[in-house]
Amino acid sequence: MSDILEKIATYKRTEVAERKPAASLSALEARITKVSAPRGFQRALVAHKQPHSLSLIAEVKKASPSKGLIREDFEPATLAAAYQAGGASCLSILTDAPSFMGHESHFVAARNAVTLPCIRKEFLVDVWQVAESRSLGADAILVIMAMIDDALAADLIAAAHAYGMDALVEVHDAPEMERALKLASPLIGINNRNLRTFDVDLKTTEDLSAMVGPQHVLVAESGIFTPQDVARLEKTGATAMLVGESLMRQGDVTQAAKNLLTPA
Ligand SMILES: O=P(O)(O)OC[C@@H](O)[C@@H](O)c1c[nH]c2ccccc12
Repeated sequence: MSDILEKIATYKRTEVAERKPAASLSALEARITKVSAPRGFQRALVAHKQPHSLSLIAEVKKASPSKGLIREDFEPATLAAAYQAGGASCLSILTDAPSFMGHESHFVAARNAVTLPCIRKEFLVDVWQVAESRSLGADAILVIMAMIDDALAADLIAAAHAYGMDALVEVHDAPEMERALKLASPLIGINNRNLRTFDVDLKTTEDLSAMVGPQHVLVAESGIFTPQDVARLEKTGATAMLVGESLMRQGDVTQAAKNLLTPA
């Protein structure tokens, strides 16, 4: 595991251990009955795919370990509504505080401001977090293969599916892709960011996409800035793209999303 993932996994386990006593599984399940049903994350991505473009998962992200503070004026509900107006098919909202300045309240505020399906962008190291995610209203969860073993990945996916959520299984190299393809989720994300060097290279999606058949739904993640980037990724057979920084750095994120979605 890379140093950064090691560090995140360690504090995440501590966080979960501290939170669990305050919210038992039955307490979470009681909350789950009060949130609206899962909105069909994968379904929206597939339904909105246009011939010369990719469906957009627009990310609500204030900061990151590699870039520091990305956006000063940060109101999750306002950004979420602006992304929806700009044509996003789904949203991704960071809830990790130590590395991304995220928060659970950002997720809840963003999802309540839109009708789009929303993925909770969080580092999952315990199945309990899947119930927690659904109790916040999550429509999908992220399963990061670089951080966990196959058994935990399978458990997270099974729990997500049991709650009617989708699981985006994230890989960034060929061994992780091989592991991911044995799991029960059809939704695979290829992260163009190298988690050791933080370098981004769209070639990662081009290379790894060749391992994926038509029974999977592919999402290209990270480092996507221009309609030319989108055109390049569309050729890999990807259905969707996950974009954060390039949108968050622009004042008008509605226009930014529209520009990115306009074929080159
Ligand atoms: O800001 P970018 O380069 O457009 O990337 C978005 C998204 O892919 C990135 O935030 C991300 C991909 N996988 C993650 C896992 C955890 C936290 C963040 C991420």
